[in-house]
Amino acid sequence: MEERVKIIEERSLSEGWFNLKEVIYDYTWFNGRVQRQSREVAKKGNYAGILLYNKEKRTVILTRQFRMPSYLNDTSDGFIVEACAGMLDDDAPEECAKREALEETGFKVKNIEKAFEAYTSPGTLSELAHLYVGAYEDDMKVSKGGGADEDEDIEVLEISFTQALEMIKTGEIKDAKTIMLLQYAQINELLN
Ligand SMILES: Nc1nc2c(ncn2[C@@H]2O[C@H](COP(=O)(O)OP(=O)(O)O[C@H]3O[C@H](CO)[C@@H](O)[C@H](O)[C@@H]3O)[C@@H](O)[C@H]2O)c(=O)[nH]1
Ligand SMILES: [Mg+2]
Repeated sequence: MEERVKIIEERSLSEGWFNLKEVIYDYTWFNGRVQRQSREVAKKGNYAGILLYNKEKRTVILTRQFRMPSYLNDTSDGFIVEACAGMLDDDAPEECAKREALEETGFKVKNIEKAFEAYTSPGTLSELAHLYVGAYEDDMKVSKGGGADEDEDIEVLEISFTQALEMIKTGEIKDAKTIMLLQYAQINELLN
């Protein structure tokens, strides 16, 4: 098949925590028309996230932390309840998911399962999420969690699965990956 996209130029608009780029490209429509387009792209690495669950207790482990981008949205106080997640850095996604579980929640999980991959904001972010689920037991808690470095101030929550699902309805959980993972657990009856 003929290439539908030809990059003409990439300009860096900002080189900060992530790179903001303007990409100029020729895009061929379905009908063959070629149009020059420009899009701004927030470009950064991918991340892995994991929902920890305990079938016997019917509980899940979530985190709560301050997120400035959400705070800047008028609908939020900035404290966001999320499944734990973090940037891949140089790790493979599965290793990253385990590392983040340990750093953020203190649980050292062994066997985890890939749930799915997702672009959570494909019109803006290049970032792809690798999302996992993993069973935890109380004796896998080896540290208090809370984050890896001194800038991370992460609260660890152990809540009932029923309550977590209810929190989606009430709007207390608004993070997309967390909603998807909780619903994945529900659809696949992981806690039944
Ligand atoms: N100094 C500085 N620190 C930042 C910045 N942006 C984020 N951080 C901090 O750097 C740490 C990164 O921790 P990770 O656990 O690796 O990533 P994350 O913040 O949880 O975010 C990951 O998951 C999100 C989805 O929930 C993703 O949206 C995000 O891009 C990332 O992959 C966090 O403490 C975060 O607050 C920044 O611009 N400057
Ligand atoms: Mg994180």
